[in-house]
Amino acid sequence: MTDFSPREIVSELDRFIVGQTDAKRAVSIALRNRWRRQQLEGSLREEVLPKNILMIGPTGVGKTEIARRLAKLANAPFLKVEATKFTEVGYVGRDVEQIVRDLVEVAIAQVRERKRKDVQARAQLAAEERVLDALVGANASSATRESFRKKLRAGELNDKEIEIETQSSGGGMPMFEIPGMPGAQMGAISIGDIFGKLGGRSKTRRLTVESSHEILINEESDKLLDTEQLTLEAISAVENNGIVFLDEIDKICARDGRVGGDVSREGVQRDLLPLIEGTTVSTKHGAVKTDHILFIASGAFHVAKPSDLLPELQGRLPIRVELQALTRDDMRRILTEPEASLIKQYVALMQTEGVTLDITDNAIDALADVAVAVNSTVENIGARRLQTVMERVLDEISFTAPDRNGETIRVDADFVQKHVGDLAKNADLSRFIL
Ligand SMILES: Nc1ncnc2c1ncn2[C@@H]1O[C@H](COP(=O)(O)OP(=O)(O)OP(=O)(O)O)[C@@H](O)[C@H]1O
Repeated sequence: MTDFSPREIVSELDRFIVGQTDAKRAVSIALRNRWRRQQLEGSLREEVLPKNILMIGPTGVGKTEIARRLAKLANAPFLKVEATKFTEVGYVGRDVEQIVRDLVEVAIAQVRERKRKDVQARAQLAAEERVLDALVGANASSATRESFRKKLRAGELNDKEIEIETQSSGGGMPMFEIPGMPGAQMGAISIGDIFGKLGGRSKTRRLTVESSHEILINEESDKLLDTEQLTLEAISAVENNGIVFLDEIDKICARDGRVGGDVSREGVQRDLLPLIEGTTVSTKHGAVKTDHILFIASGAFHVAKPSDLLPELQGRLPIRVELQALTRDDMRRILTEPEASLIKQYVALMQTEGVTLDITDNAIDALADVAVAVNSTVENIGARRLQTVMERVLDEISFTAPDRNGETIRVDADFVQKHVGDLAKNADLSRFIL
């Protein structure tokens, strides 16, 4: 949970996402409201429900990115699901509860990662003992052991091979789901757990000292972690902090009921409703209340309109924000401004080969122009177009970079034109390539 003010949250999001101020504002208020709720005492705290958000806007303009960055900022368990997934053949009503189960798994991984850091020092020592056991045997004299310890710490034994016994993670029993009985896979997992506990899941591996390091530290930290406490914390994180991003919600608007083998779209909305209104879902880690999970639904709403959603669902998504289609200037900014912008990524990647990319301002103009042109002639896929265009422009450099160590390559408007200009003008060709 972060105690950033809405203004601070927006400016954090500004580091990664260009424009879309309304959406940033809406999510920042939603996040702050969670913090406010946590400050409340007693029964009032239970009464305050999140104001879920409906993001409306074309594809590739930053909807998912805003939600994802928000979750990262808040250290919140986050899950993105396509609503249309539940209309596919083979899905039945209760499957939507899988969303919550998956979110719990995300939270457990997150909490484990955080807690591993707390026990890292102790885990490090325990891991060292295991490496020493493998190197000199458990019965070696303490003098030998200490001399090896010294060498180990100095990194002199990094390349030496050792044999260690590791727990194979999760492998054991395959998970399966019984058609028509979504909850049934839980049984399979617990059988797997039981077999796991009976032993027989560890295996001996041959590794260098260096590569065994991370595996051993993770294993030793997991031994030090209190799994029960970890699960409780993860469930609490989901219940109070969880964020679910429901993409393509417009595609489950009721139009024609049952199509082929699809579960009716309205049916999916009805299934989703209890989750959003607040229900208790049983997971293999325990019951999870969904009342305070924040749902951010999103869709382009080209054909269906938000008013085509079930009235109850509309009521549960009270905050509406529209995201704008990206202009040429936005494209330009997306290429350069965000902290890990595409340009910065490519420059850094080429640097690893000893090649310096000098991308001029007019090259960036040209890239933005091409992206806008192809978006308008072929299909508007928003900022995602920049990736295909960039990849094409830098294709040759990417391929030959290892042979050009030490060179500085200048990429200007002419360079961009030469590599994609003709393609961009030819709609048929760009359909396949850009
Ligand atoms: N406004 C923006 N600023 C920076 N990057 C952006 C912006 N819009 C999109 N992008 C980049 O484009 C890619 C696609 O964006 P995103 O996943 O957010 O699309 P979306 O709007 O959720 O579309 P969809 O509904 O199809 O998933 C991401 O890699 C994202 O970083």
